[in-house]
Amino acid sequence: MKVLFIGDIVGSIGRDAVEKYLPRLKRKLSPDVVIANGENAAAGRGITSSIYQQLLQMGVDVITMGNHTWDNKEIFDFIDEADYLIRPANFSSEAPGKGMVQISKNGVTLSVINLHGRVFLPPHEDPFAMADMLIEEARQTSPLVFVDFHAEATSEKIALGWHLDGKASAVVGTHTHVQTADARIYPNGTAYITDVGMTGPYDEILGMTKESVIYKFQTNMPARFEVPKKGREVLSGFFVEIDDKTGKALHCERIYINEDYPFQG
Ligand SMILES: C=C(OP(=O)(O)O)C(=O)O
Ligand SMILES: [Mn+2]
Repeated sequence: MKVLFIGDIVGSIGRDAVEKYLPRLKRKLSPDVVIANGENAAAGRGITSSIYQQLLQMGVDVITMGNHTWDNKEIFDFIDEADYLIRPANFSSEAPGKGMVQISKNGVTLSVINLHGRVFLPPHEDPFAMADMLIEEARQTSPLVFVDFHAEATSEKIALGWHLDGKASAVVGTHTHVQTADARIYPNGTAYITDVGMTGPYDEILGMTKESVIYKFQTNMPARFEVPKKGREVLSGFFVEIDDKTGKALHCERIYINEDYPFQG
């Protein structure tokens, strides 16, 4: 099974980048499943029902979330009906929605799990224990398991990657919006990258207008962070090929498309 993961879609520029490049990436890589992190898809803060539907129509199969899950209150109206939207599984048991979904293509089933970090972030349930529990359940059906770990600290993400080596097919970090260069396959067959990076404005700061971010850093005065609607785009992704029988990763690679690194295909 081939899986394409698209990193944190930020605002309309991010959505437009998916619309522009996903068809070309599909032709080039022929992914069986496309997963995207959509926690910043609505102006940087959460996701709406129409954006969820738009991304599915563009060819995304599963949408994961993160710390902005509840920012756009519309999500409470549709999350329980959104079969292919998952939010971090280690949120409170009070949270609506689900943290894992299974998707089958050509007779092969992939479980997709979303988790949230705790270092420099709110004290959610233990993501390591939650991962173990969900993966044990998932592997009753199929050994193919893909984890999106939405977290800030490199150390926490690398630690979960090693913790899940041989248990998951792939563990990808999201949230920082900066792609790391450490795509690899661990000794027991788990593909890993510390952060897939962002899909959105290329010339801003983590997707937010750079003037307001720099003003905030310089003055520590209140500043409204906005996602611009115009500007050059970047698409960040991660592609992994998984053995249908063993669930082990066979190949993985980073994807990084913008004007400095134009799409090759
Ligand atoms: C980009 C970041 O956060 P978010 O998209 O969750 O606001 C971050 O804090 O690195
Ligand atoms: Mn985030």
